[in-house]
Amino acid sequence: MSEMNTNQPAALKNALEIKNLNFYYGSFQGLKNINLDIAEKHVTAFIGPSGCGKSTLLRTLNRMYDLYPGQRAEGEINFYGQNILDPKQDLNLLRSRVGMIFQKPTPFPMSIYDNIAFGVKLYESLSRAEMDERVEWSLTKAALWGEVKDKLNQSGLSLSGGQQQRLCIARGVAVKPSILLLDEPTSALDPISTAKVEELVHELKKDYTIAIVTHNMQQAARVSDFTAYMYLGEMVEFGKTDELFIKPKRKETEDYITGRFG
Ligand SMILES: Nc1ncnc2c1ncn2[C@@H]1O[C@H](COP(=O)(O)OP(=O)(O)OP(=O)(O)O)[C@@H](O)[C@H]1O
Repeated sequence: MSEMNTNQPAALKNALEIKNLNFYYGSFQGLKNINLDIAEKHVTAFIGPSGCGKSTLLRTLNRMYDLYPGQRAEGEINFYGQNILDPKQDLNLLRSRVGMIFQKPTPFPMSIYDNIAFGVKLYESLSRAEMDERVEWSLTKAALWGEVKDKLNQSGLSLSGGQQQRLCIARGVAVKPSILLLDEPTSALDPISTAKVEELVHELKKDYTIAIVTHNMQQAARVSDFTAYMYLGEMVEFGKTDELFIKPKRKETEDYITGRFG
């Protein structure tokens, strides 16, 4: 199952190159020999049935798993040539470069303004005017500025679910990372908010490299340039989204995307 179908034009630059990646939850192996390149300023989607390892793979990309004892990764994840699995990797620096947005919107219990400013202050010391500018910039990037500009002092928790998720995206963007990891970012949202977040992903890829986990195959087809189909911890097929959906190379992929899986 480890055959690779990258088909990437030579001109693409890779932000991440994953080589022989294995991941363990204690004695359970969650990822099996994953090899995958993630192209800069493109969207790469991870799809596959529940439990196949999509979130596990995403969480290795900023070493989120490091917070949990017993979880470990082996292999290489080269981020512009530097292996982030190196024990000497500075994790704060890594997480400022590789931001993550979760399935459930998780604003901090503080004002909309401070939701953004909090993360920025961890990495930069800005004047009040510069911070104001950064808050407006990131909320504009997240297509939320118009809706919140007159209530920046209100709690982030007072926003609707879809607005909260865009606030979380603004928070992620505000520290100017190079990569954004989105773990099923729309699964808790209504169709209108989902469409907004999808549009946003499309906009954000002009400046950011994006990896997105989604259960929704139409969403993967709509928003991504490359798609990886995973099953039981393995990378079954990886390729350009159009090709993978129109003409998958492997029968397992075809069965999954045509709904014949299981
Ligand atoms: N903390 C954990 N401890 C032990 N096993 C885990 C843990 N988290 C996930 N797993 C196992 O690792 C495998 C991959 O899980 P993962 O959450 O990455 O799958 P997924 O493809 O994202 O699934 P879903 O679509 O349901 O979110 C599963 O078999 C899961 O049971």
